[in-house]
Amino acid sequence: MAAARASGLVVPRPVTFVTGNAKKLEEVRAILGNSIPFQSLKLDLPELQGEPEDISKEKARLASVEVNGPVLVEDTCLCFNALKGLPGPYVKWFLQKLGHEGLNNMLMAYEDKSAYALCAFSFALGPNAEPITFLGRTPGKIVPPRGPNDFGWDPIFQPDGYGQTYAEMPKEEKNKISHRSKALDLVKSHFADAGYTFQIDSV
Ligand SMILES: O=c1nc[nH]c2c1ncn2[C@H]1C[C@H](O)[C@@H](COP(=O)(O)OP(=O)(O)OP(=O)(O)O)O1
Ligand SMILES: [Mg+2]
Repeated sequence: MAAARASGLVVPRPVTFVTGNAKKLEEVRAILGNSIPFQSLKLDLPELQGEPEDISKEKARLASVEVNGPVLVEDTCLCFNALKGLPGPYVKWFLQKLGHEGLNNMLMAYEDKSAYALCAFSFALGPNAEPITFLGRTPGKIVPPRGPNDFGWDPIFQPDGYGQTYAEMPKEEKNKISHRSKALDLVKSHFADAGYTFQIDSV
């Protein structure tokens, strides 16, 4: 009996992961391994204001025009429950201006320190294709900074069920439970179901 097989779509270009953030790229490489071959492009894309999913989709549209081929992008949010999800997609600017201490202080007036990290990956097959979005979410709480300060708000985010902050955890541990790895699991499933074949650029 024939097994159900996805009709494989052959795409004449490789997938490009577009980000201006070297640390994100490092994690995406570690999480994907050889499961989805991709190349990367360092580009700081302009970002819309609004819901994480819409920001991510718009990044994919802009990236696919730049690359003129299939692209993967992501937008990451850090959402405080006491602040109804803020700073959310704007955490980059809050972190830049206020630092870890300022982010802690924003919750000083609230007993509820719970938060979640959210990753919205978007994949577009090309400039004329509608992007598809994959969300990954890890719940936790905001704590005074602990651990190495080499990636964003990692030192102040302690995932639920763990005694360590993201920054204190070994990388492999973070990559097993992170918002990013959960979203990438969905990306991988989608690629497997669609049966894409991406051809590398010929010179
Ligand atoms: O796992 C993470 N652990 C700690 N911090 C993180 C993580 N992932 C993103 N971040 C930081 C980077 C930036 O300050 C903000 C997200 O903003 P976001 O626009 O998605 O990132 P970005 O502008 O650095 O790179 P991109 O060019 O892909 O938009 O949170
Ligand atoms: Mg950004």
